[in-house]
Amino acid sequence: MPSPTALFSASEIRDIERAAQTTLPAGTLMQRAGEAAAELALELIQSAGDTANVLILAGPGNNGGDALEAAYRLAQGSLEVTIVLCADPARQPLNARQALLRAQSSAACFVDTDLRDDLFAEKWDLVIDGLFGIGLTRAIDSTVRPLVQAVNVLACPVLSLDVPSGLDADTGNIVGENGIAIRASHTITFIGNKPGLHTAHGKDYAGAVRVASLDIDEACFIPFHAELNDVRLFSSHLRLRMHNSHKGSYGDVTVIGGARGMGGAAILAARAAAKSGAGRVYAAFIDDAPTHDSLQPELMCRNAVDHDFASGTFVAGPGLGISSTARNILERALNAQVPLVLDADALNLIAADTKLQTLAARHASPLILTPHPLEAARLLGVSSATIQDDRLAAARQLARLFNATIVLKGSGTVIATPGDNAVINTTGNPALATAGTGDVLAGMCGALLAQGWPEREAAVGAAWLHGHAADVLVEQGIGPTGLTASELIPAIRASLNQLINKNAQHGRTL
Ligand SMILES: NC(=O)C1=CN([C@@H]2O[C@H](COP(=O)(O)OP(=O)(O)OC[C@H]3O[C@@H](n4cnc5c(N)ncnc54)[C@H](O)[C@@H]3O)[C@@H](O)[C@H]2O)[C@@H](O)CC1
Ligand SMILES: [K+]
Repeated sequence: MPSPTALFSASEIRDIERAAQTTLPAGTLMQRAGEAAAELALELIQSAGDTANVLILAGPGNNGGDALEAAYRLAQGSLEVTIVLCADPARQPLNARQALLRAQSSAACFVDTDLRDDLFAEKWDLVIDGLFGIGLTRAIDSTVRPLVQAVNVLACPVLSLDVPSGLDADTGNIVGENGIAIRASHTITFIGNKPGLHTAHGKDYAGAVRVASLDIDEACFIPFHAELNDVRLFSSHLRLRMHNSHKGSYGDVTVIGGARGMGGAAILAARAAAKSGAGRVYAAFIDDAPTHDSLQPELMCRNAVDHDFASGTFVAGPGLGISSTARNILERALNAQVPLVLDADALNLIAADTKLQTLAARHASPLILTPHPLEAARLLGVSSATIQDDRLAAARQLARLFNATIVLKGSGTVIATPGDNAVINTTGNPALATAGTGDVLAGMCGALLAQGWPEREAAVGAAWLHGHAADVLVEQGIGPTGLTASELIPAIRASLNQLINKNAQHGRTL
């Protein structure tokens, strides 16, 4: 079995399936998929008792076959199983046809799709969605659309098989123009996990995701090129501090930004850097610098033009603006051989200036770019819709272009580094959709780089901790509505210390 965090594209899943099928009797994988789905279904209807009402939607392909296998198993007991078959049996793939015959031989009841109104007047305890899986190639059409619409307003749990029907397993987008997809509360996905369940619309449509590897022989799995974020990816850098250390041991971070009217962005990034463990933090302002930050007097506030760019770690962008002063200061930072995080207007300035693009691409020290989709779009000269169409591909393209680690923000933040697996972040929630949270993330990346974390681990660790802090706050009722970026910062500090302490218990103290 591959790592549970490994992500596979639909075409990779098909390769694995082909390899597995050569050694297995026909229909084995479908039967195992149906069995795994039925097992999860029983867990989901536990509270409804032995006579729960289960509605199963089966489509024309093998996804429908999985649903029919699940139906066959669920109908063995006292459950009321109702099947809506959206397929012409004469055109079903062979294994799905076999599954249909088995379901027909069971106690499950088949109803006509035309009975839709009656169907949804019933009280269902669970709906199983086996309409389409990774084989959907065009928008769900008008024959099935009303069924999807009806399911999407039901209050009961909805279990999607492999992928919510209508969702692209690779990208997390809805398939086709004006397409529609099932909004599941749970998804059981087969063989391996899939990126589209975790980024773009994935989290909203897939709900809680479980992977059923279908007992496929390990040798059939091919190397994966993307994975879910996990503490394991950065835990070797979660080290206890040496007693004999000092502020110089944890690095200097300078935030460059805070043009007139946007001073708060630089302050947020600088505070986040300080509370993520940087030894010393400077806030270098493009226009007039305040004498100090009265809530965080440890920050050293000064004018950027007077700052020394020769050493330390730099975070350029929060509230930077796009003035010529900002551009020239950014050029100085890009020319300095220092670890650098680029965010917000630093990215906008680079997108509009080929000289800055070349300097960024040639930057020899660690470089992290933290664009949101619109900034990524400007950097690549495309629309933000194009970025969102395939977030993994966009992040990888930017990583190659700038030879840097990219943190493409949004639902399911994607972190891409040249020559390494792309990572989709698993933590975070819509509380983060508010001003200033990006500044906080950039400051964290700077602080981790300053403490000696390599750029990929710094980016992956910062994304995880940032999201986790927001998750903890939401659990405490501080958000999602109205959570502010400032509130995230102490929660990030708490999460980081907890992780370090937990990791130290596992023996990694130095
Ligand atoms: N790939 C695998 O390893 C395994 C696949 N299994 C299941 O098989 C699925 C893939 O099966 P398929 O390749 O048959 O594909 P799907 O079952 O996802 O759907 C393809 C079928 O839908 C039709 N179709 C495509 N777009 C349509 C549209 N917009 N409107 C109406 N019909 C449309 C196609 O003509 C085809 O008949 C997986 O998602 C998974 O659920 C499982 O049986 C276990 C093993
Ligand atoms: K499905």
